[in-house]
Amino acid sequence: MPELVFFSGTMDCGKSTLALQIEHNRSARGLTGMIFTRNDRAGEGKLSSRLGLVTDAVEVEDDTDLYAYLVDHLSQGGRADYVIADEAQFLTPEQIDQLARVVDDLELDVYAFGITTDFRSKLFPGSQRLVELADRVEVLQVEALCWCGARATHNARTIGGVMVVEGAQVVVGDVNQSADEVGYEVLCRRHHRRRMTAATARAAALSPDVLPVAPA
Ligand SMILES: Nc1ncnc2c1ncn2[C@@H]1O[C@H](COP(=O)(O)OP(=O)(O)O)[C@@H](O)[C@H]1O
Ligand SMILES: Cc1cn([C@H]2C[C@H](O)[C@@H](COP(=O)(O)O)O2)c(=O)[nH]c1=O
Repeated sequence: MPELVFFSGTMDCGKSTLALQIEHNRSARGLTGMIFTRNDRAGEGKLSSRLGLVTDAVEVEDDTDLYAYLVDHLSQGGRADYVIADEAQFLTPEQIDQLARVVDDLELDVYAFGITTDFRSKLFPGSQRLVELADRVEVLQVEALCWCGARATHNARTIGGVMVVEGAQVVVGDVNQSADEVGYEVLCRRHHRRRMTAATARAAALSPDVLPVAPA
């Protein structure tokens, strides 16, 4: 049975790499994938991984109907044996419904990859719909780590290494940005709640103890 699978995880945990591996393994066996993406850091119409691999993809816009796009493609003699959707958190809930219809009506496997929550630890609308509709939600096995060594479960947005909690939900960016740039850092829940990034933890460790000393 074809499936809608949501591969989720934090930023930088290998989602795009896995998408490219799935594409590679299937195309090596003569299958043809339809690859969708939105707002990849490598630019429009690209699916890229930090390992340096990149492939062409169809750039999805707000008004793209993914089901209609595939029906058009197939009816014009194009081929699609499976579908990959990277950066799926940026898809609209309607587009996730269209992907579910691709599975059910066109009988194609759909592999969607994305982060579940934003920098405020709120669900992206597209990811919420994927959790609601997917046949399976798979958490990636290669865990990204918080600076403290614990498994990273949350995405922080940073400016100059300091975590921010205000701003637009969508700001394309990367981890390990240099100071003053808007960037991202993956953290465990404890340090996300305390807004402690690697930079602020380092600064706190270097500063003198300012806590009042309780009388004996
Ligand atoms: N120089 C490197 N050597 C080995 N692995 C790397 C290197 N740079 C990145 N990676 C791996 O690539 C992962 C990020 O892959 P990517 O597919 O870009 O992540 P995602 O799509 O989840 O943001 C990192 O978690 C790490 O495992
Ligand atoms: C947390 C968060 C992330 N983003 C953006 C930043 C990146 O461009 C992508 C995630 O890409 P990755 O391949 O998973 O690293 O999402 C955002 O727009 N808003 C956020 O809150």
